[in-house]
Amino acid sequence: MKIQLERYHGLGNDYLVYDPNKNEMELNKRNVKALCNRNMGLGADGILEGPLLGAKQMAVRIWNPDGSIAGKSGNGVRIFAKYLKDADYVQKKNYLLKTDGGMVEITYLNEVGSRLRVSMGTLSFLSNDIPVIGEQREVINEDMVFGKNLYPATCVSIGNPHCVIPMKEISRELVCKIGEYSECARYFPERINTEIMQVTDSENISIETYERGAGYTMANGTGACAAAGVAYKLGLSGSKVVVHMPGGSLQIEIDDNWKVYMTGEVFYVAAIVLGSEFSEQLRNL
Ligand SMILES: N[C@@H](CCC[C@H](N)C(=O)O)C(=O)O
Repeated sequence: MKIQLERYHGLGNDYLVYDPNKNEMELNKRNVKALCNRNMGLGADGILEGPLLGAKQMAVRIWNPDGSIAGKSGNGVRIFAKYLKDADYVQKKNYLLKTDGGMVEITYLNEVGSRLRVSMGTLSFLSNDIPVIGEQREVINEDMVFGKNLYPATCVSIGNPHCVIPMKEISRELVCKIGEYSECARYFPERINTEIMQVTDSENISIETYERGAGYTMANGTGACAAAGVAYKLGLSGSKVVVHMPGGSLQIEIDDNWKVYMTGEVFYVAAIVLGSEFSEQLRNL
């Protein structure tokens, strides 16, 4: 039986959708890594497996390209919601979608489902929720050493873990230099996503991101929520900001209870049918 995946991207953060209802191969750490390999596979920042049916709500499993499972992905859930519409799984304009990092609420803002608003869940700065080692506390502006340098880090969970570092200037080179050490630093038992953040004014911030299990990416939806939350918590911005990333921007709003709403676009790229030899290789992994 042929294996077919759909390629989408959200602001250059590219995902493959693998629908288990239409394909018989079971995904595992090894075949996910092989599919996401940019030289020897299709290449992607992750795989969205679903819809996983049966439960009350539809569910999606989010794979990182290193074969680990991520709790949540902001670009991932927008992309997956677009797929659910494209493949006629949903007709409603508004519904709940389950991720391993908690429930999100999807709202389509246009007919084709390419512009979406998502209620992403609630931000927590508590060390046990993120997690960060040490006594229970909010992890705000703590000195952390990544490589040989000290950084003021604020950490937060939105269903997946983030470490946000405010800076005067940000760049791809800098986030890669930090991310190489921060991702697996001893502070973070479940590893971490790293964002360096530049605040332009109370309504605009920019981030560069180094993702857990993926490395440098052009945009990160949960990273945008995390950075907006940190900027607001530290009094550097208001509760409603545009988060600018190399791949494009997202609008983020935070309510009085730290619930986060994300609005942005996604784009359908292609349906891909795998060659028989590559399919065979994957089945044997
Ligand atoms: N691209 C994402 C985040 C994906 C998950 C992340 N790598 C993790 O392991 O937590 C996004 O758009 O949020």
